Amino acid sequence: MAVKEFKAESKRLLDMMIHSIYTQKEIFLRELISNASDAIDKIYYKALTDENLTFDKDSYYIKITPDKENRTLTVSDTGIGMTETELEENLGTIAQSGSLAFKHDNEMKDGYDLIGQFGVGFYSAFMVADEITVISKAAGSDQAYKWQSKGAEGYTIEPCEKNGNGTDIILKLKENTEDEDYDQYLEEYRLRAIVKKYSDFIRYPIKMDVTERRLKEGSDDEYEEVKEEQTLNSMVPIWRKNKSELTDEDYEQFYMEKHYGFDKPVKHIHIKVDGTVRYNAILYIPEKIPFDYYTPEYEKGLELYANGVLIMEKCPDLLPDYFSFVKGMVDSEDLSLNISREMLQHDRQLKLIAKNIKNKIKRELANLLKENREQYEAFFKSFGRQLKFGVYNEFGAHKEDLQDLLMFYSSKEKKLVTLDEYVSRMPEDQKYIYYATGESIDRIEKLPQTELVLDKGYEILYFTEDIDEFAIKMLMNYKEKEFRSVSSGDLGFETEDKKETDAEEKENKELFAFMKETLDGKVKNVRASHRLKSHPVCFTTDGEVSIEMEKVLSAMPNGQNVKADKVLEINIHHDVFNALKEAFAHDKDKCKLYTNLLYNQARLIEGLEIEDPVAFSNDICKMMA
Ligand SMILES: Nc1ncnc2c1ncn2[C@@H]1O[C@H](COP(=O)(O)OP(=O)(O)OP(=O)(O)O)[C@@H](O)[C@H]1O
Repeated sequence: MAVKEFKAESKRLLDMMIHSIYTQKEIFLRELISNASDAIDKIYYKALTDENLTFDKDSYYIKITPDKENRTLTVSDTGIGMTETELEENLGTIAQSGSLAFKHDNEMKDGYDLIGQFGVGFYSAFMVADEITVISKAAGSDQAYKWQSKGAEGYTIEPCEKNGNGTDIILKLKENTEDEDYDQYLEEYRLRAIVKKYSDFIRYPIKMDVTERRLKEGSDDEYEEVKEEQTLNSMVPIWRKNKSELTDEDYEQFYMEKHYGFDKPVKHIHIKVDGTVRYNAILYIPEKIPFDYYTPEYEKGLELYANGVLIMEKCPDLLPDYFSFVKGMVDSEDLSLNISREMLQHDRQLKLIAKNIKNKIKRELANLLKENREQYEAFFKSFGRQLKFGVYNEFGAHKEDLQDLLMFYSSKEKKLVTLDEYVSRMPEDQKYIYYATGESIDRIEKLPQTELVLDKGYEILYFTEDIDEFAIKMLMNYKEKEFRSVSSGDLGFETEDKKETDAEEKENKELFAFMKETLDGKVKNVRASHRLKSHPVCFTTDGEVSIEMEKVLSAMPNGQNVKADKVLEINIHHDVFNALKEAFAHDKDKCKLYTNLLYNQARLIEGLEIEDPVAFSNDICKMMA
């Protein structure tokens, strides 16, 4: 059976291409500049093998010329140019890429890869232009040709005059509409911004005549406008340079120029990988939190370049959420771009790069912690919270990666310590890693529950952030040592007066039962405390939910009504206990009053609200009167 060829409705195809591939019109300039750069690269490659050609770098450049009067924008290059046939083949056939063919025909040197590959970028200019004229003279040819098209209707080619080799692409810009301002592509500042954004690292100079206002010579108040040719792009991508050539200042300068942040980064990481996937990256660990960092508006991601051309301003897939503070860029020749270059086709390479980057950041942070504690702490104060979220999120999937980067305030050292430091100095008889939660270090220090653990000589980690306890619950243990709250029912050691406390509890069983009944479901239990030394009363909790967690959960929008199982602990060595016993024996109402007062005291100590402040204040008055 005869195989029939597919037919394409080329007008419709072109129309679809122009209107549906790109989300941003401004990228037309990126595409034309990339073509111009490819055209110069081709001369460079030809010169490597053709003795008649020399490549004198200074004569190769790209020039952008806006002409407001005629509403034209011209992108010229001094590259290889196109013959009549090439104009016909490359610009007359959609998806015909002369650059891709060139790549196949010539052995390309690594790192100097041509940009074009799909054979469609040129047509993006029809997004902003009604008519495109291409005047081109191929290297080694005496005759120039003019290709002209108004889009879907077709094109014409005729001989014309042109000085020197290369190509001029002249766009007759569309008239402005209500929704679109095409005049912007005639404004110098706008053109400069687009070049900087996408094409800053094109290897050849991109020039433009820029108007500057200057003092007239000999005058000190009269100004004049002067046109001066300027190079708009930086050309040499810092990431392609050798690390040994670069100073800290160079990296900091790049950070500033790229507007990654306004602070001075704590650290830069320069990665050059030439393995299964080839890429260069420069990453920064900022010192200060961007103002919107902990808001939903903050977008994580790294700039993604393919061959020095910007593809994506913030590629989120390159960074895990817990390293979302990292800034910087990645440049790779190996990305599978889709034809708009706005997305990646499939992400095997990207996944590999992301994994590499994640491991590198982790290692570098660990090094910083080891080598420059002060700087690490400054970083951790800003972004430690994000690392803790990382431990907690995705059901703890990343906890192994992050646990050694965590720090908490230590009761012993009076500064931030790592879990490893804590565990390595644990006395042999210490079973658990102890922590106490509260709003501030000050407040935790005054918590009655910490007394006993501190008395034992054990170190306590202070958890002052909402996320701390949630993260630790996800971590469960560190180096086989379980975490244990100082408020937990079982602290993992026997107290000296345990016998006495147990005996008292037995003896006063009815008193405790009475108190529990008085509190009417507000506490799960009332018991004699093993842990209180000087304070009369405190809360501890049975079960998984701590009081701090209850606070966090109830403060959430559409507040979750999760309650901690509170236990009211009474210090049997405190005078208050005698007063309670006395009241229980002779005046039950008084015993109720004392119970309510003690319960509310425990709430205050924990930073919980008094449920009924009026009743509380009446109770105090009753006691005084
Ligand atoms: N300024 C130029 N100088 C010389 N040749 C050019 C120029 N602009 C375009 N061409 C030729 O026209 C072809 C088609 O260009 P087009 O931009 O449509 O696609 P491409 O650059 O090959 O691929 P991509 O769609 O990936 O950008 C190019 O491959 C190149 O051969």
